Amino acid sequence: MWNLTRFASSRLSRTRRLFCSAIPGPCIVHKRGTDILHDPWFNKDTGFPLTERDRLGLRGLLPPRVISFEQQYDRFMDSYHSLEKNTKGLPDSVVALAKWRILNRLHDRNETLYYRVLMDNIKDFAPIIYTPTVGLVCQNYSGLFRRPRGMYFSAKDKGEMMSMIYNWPSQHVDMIVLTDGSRILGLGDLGVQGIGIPIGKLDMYVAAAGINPQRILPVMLDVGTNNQKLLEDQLYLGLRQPRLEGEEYLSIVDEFMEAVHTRWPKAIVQFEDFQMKWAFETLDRYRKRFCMFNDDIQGTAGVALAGLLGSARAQGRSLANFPDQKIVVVGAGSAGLGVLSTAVQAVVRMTGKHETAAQNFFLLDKDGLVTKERKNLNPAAAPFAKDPGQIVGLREGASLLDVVKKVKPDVLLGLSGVGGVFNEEVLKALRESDSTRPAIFAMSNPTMNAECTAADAFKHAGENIVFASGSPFENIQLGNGKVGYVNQANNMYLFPGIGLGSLVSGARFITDGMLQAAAECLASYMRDEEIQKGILYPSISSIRHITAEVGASVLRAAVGEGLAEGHGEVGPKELAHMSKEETVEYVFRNMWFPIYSPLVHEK
Ligand SMILES: NC(=O)C1=CN([C@@H]2O[C@H](COP(=O)(O)OP(=O)(O)OC[C@H]3O[C@@H](n4cnc5c(N)ncnc54)[C@H](O)[C@@H]3O)[C@@H](O)[C@H]2O)C=CC1
Ligand SMILES: CC(=O)C(=O)O
Ligand SMILES: [Mg+2]
Repeated sequence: MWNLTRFASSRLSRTRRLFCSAIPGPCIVHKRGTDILHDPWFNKDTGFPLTERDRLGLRGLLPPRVISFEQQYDRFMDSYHSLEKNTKGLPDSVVALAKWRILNRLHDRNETLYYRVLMDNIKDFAPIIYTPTVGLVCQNYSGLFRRPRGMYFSAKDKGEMMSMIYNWPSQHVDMIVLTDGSRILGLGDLGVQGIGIPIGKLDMYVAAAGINPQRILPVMLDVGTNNQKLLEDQLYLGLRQPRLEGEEYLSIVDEFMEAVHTRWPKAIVQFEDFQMKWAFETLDRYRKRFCMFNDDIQGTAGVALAGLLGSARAQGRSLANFPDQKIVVVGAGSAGLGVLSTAVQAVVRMTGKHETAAQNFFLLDKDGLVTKERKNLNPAAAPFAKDPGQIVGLREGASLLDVVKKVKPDVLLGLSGVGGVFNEEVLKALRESDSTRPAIFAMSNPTMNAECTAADAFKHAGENIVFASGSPFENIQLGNGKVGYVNQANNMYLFPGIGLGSLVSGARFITDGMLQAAAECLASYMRDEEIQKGILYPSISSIRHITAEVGASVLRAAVGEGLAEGHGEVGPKELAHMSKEETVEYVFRNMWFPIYSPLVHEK
């Protein structure tokens, strides 16, 4: 069922070959002179060749010397390294924000250069533009604000959204990431300041999936905030009113979705960091009407499932043993429930049995073990609630420590948003696990919200564990040359491929089958040698490659389900006739690559 055939070991060199063959086509621009210099989509700074300066009315507006793209790149990296040197010893948050600022300034000025440095240095820069620093940026957004990015629709815009959507300057939009700021990472309700998350996610879309940055749109739906501190902050940039609820709330989201669909019927909308009740409700409401998905529920689930299958392999077990794995999930929110639903579906596919599929899964929330005795049991958590009669020695609301001691799980997976909840006692209790190689997934973001650090996990739970976290940690040196590998179990390994595959297939909807294909692709990506070392996910440095593979799997699933309507000049029949290899090449061909294109002025 799970195809574990590996791709050729030359996967990176093949990726490079495909990129290098990209010859930049001309880019039509409707502006001239300083308007171009002030537009980060087209600006090349000192990189404009003289002939182009003449054509575009730029002569005299720039110093005479033309600097090559490579020289500009090196100059930026030199400045970045100087900043690193000059900020040594300062508090982590100060250094992180300084790094974010220098990248953000480049982003505001010259997107081609920005995305090239981001792509080439993704391992170093992802922690700045994405988790963990993006969390700090959101927390401080109103103070850091200099220029707007993306669009802001507020409760005050009701009735206006259909016309507002035409204020966006791009004719074409492929990918939208939308938040209402109600649950930003594990930081809670940050209101309008949550816009940093769609911006960071879309940066990953450009870097990993090669979505053209002129075709992305980060969106904040500001329906108020219940964060008292923000409401009292004179500098807060969002609506200073409590969040809309019920039908009032839904009518705002409905209006936005209709407006988007009217202007860009093919745009894909990724819902991000919505509080649980709206995450599930909006997914249910829109998934059969629009091409959309919820990253926290669906993207996270696929990445977690790939990791869970990987940890079964890391114990030397065959995947057929996956249903026997005892998995404790801490956090019954949108992410935790998404993971459990997907894991149960995988068990059902493997065993064909529905009734017993959840028997080895244990769910805890802030009130402890979730059982059928739970008062006001959330219906979405009900399928995972234990029957107290069946779990000897464990009662409703049992503590995490008691659950770990009794269950002796193979996997402890955290999506609680609570930093340090896998404390020393809990980690030590995991030493008694029935597994030969217990796995710990501390998936909450940003770093301070991780359920435990990598160092504590290896120290207290033992050197033999497999470890993954949502935000990055360094590998742990265990002594005697042994390394405790740290994986980043983050939905960034899937959402770019889900979006890209849906886009280039022209899928009408994003189905469970397409999401399953994405997860299976990621699960089968790693070689046994890597898995044996405890490496469950590819290096982030190869994220474009894995994203192309995931995108191609999603595309093939869309074709298989008869949902692919084609993209650009490639119709559904051509997609259906492509071999597996051809779909990957097709996906690569559709990726944007940051390179200066000749600009041609058109009135
Ligand atoms: N690594 C990744 O790719 C992803 C990570 N996340 C992270 O997961 C976390 C949760 O996200 P959501 O599920 O959307 O949030 P949520 O707010 O919907 O759910 C949080 C859950 O944790 C439970 N909880 C709170 N305190 C707890 C405690 N002390 N012990 C046990 N459970 C506790 C709550 O009862 C609730 O069920 C966030 O920190 C987020 O950053 C979310 C999506 C993807
Ligand atoms: C990674 C992500 O989507 C989150 O922490 O919410
Ligand atoms: Mg999220």
